[in-house]
Amino acid sequence: MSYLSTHADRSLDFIAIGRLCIDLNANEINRPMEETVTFTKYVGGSPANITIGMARMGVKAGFIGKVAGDQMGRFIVSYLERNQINTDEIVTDHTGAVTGLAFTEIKSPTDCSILMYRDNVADLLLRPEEVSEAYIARAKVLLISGTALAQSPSREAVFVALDFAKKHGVSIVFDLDYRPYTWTSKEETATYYNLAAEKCDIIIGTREEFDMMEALERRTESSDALTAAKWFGYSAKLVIIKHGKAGSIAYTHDGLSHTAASFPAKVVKTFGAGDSYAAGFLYGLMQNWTVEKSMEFGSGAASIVVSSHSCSDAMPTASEVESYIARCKSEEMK
Ligand SMILES: Nc1ncnc2c1ncn2[C@@H]1O[C@H](COP(=O)(O)OP(=O)(O)O)[C@@H](O)[C@H]1O
Ligand SMILES: O=C(O)C[C@@H](O)[C@H](O)C(=O)COP(=O)(O)O
Repeated sequence: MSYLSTHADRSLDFIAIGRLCIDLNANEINRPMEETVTFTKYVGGSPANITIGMARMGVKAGFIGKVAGDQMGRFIVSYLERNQINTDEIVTDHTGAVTGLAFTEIKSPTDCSILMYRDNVADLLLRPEEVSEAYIARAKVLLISGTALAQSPSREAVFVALDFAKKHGVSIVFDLDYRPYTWTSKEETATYYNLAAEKCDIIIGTREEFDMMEALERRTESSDALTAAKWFGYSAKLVIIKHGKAGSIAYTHDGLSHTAASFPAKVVKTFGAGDSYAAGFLYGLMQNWTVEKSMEFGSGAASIVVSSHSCSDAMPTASEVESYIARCKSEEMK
């Protein structure tokens, strides 16, 4: 069973639409950000991180987004190009909008937080008419991420991209990517997340993100299985629920479920886990691996990235993930 379209005639394996921002990760770690003096700048934004991860694993990737007309915007585009990511559909804003900043605070390996500056960001100014149907028709897979639904016109641009993808048989992956500070109310968030999710073939999120989506339903009981069952009533073939260090569970529309444990990691920061997991998991599906093998691959990629200071820069190659998993398994057998 292939969970992603296998159109051989597509020139791009994967494109994402959404935010391109900058991560500023504290260099002085294991202390509050009030005590941090210096930061390291990386390209960031969950859909950008996932795309960088896919490209690093050898996937032909592209991106649809909008960057600020300044040094940060130019830094982002050149970084993507240096990572062999097609940037033909990345638009530059000229209204004075800025680049979103994500300051990562690392108080301890298990106590990290993100301070996000998201006012007047260029990524949320992507317009529906700036989404190219022909570009989307070139791809096998389109990834959308939830934060792009937070404001107009980005919100409408995503729904146009979803319609183009449906029209051209492009598989649609929804990485829920819920960032509360970008939204005004849980009701608004749940409404738009659900409308988008109805069109998606694969939905990936944490338990908390799915709980947010179900907030309007006033359910009497909630479980991963019930969450997944809801989406099989729409377009979904695969629903993955992530549980941090406890691993992940995937439900397929044939009624089966698959679990994956996390791998041991010398955790530097917990951020980056979800993006690298998604990159590894989707890479596995693109190789026509089983769901379980793909989940294991995503878990290996995540373990590498949480053991690193960055997210995008630390995205591993496919052989690095394979070697890491082999090493973990051999150590487990000792
Ligand atoms: N502390 C950790 N050590 C090793 N792997 C982890 C750790 N935290 C998360 N992971 C891996 O990353 C995956 C996604 O992490 P999770 O935190 O659930 O997503 P998100 O980063 O989107 O919140 C998990 O299913 C697990 O495989
Ligand atoms: O998505 C953002 O805007 C911030 C990311 O760039 C940052 O690396 C991050 O928080 C990734 O976290 P994850 O969702 O746990 O992978």
